Amino acid sequence: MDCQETTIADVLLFKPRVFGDERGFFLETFRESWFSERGLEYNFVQDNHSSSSKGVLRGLHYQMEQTQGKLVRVVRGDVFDVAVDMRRDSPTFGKYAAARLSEENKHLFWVPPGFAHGFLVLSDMAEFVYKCTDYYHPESEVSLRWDDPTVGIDWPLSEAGLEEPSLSAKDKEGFLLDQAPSFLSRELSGGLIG
Ligand SMILES: Cc1cn([C@H]2C[C@H](O)[C@@H](COP(=O)(O)OP(=O)(O)O[C@H]3O[C@H](C)C(=O)[C@H](O)[C@H]3O)O2)c(=O)[nH]c1=O
Repeated sequence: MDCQETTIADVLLFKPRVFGDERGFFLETFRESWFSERGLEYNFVQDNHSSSSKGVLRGLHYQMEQTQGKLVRVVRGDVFDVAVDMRRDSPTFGKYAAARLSEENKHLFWVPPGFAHGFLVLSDMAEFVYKCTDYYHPESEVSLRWDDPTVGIDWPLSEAGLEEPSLSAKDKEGFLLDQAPSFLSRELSGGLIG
């Protein structure tokens, strides 16, 4: 497995070795040692699986309590995946790292706790599976707006022939980084935003 750093420290891209033969393919999709050999100790407690059609954008979500680290990958289709640094004390606060994840490249994107996460579906449909380091906590989940000008994510909408993404009602109501001082006033354990 090859591990690549990204534009943001702590956000990693794992490129597992894929073994192809006449039957098909095999790859390892998780090893605890991918983390422990980098001094990262996480306990993955929940796996998720979602399916979305072309143009759907899920996110950008994060939980202000029980902040989740997510190891994400695509098993069908093709998505543009984004992690936004929401850690107030981070030099890359408000910055984002992105990765193209697909059934083709089989890459995994590590989104640490303290990051907002979301993805845009570029294929006709995409199935998205991921491991989380804490449980779902809807009471503290918030949405950062996908088009927040302060973050300035360059979503490949035109590549998918899209003007706008398709958003859930919750995501349409997302907050903007510079209009949410109340959100950003509470420190979470570990200096995370909240
Ligand atoms: C996330 C989640 C959702 N749900 C239920 C709650 C709703 O009734 C339904 C759909 O939830 P939601 O619209 O929040 O699903 P997504 O928009 O895919 O949310 C996810 O989107 C981005 C990409 C993320 O990184 C998060 O994992 C998560 O926020 O599933 C659960 O029961 N457990 C869960 O862990």
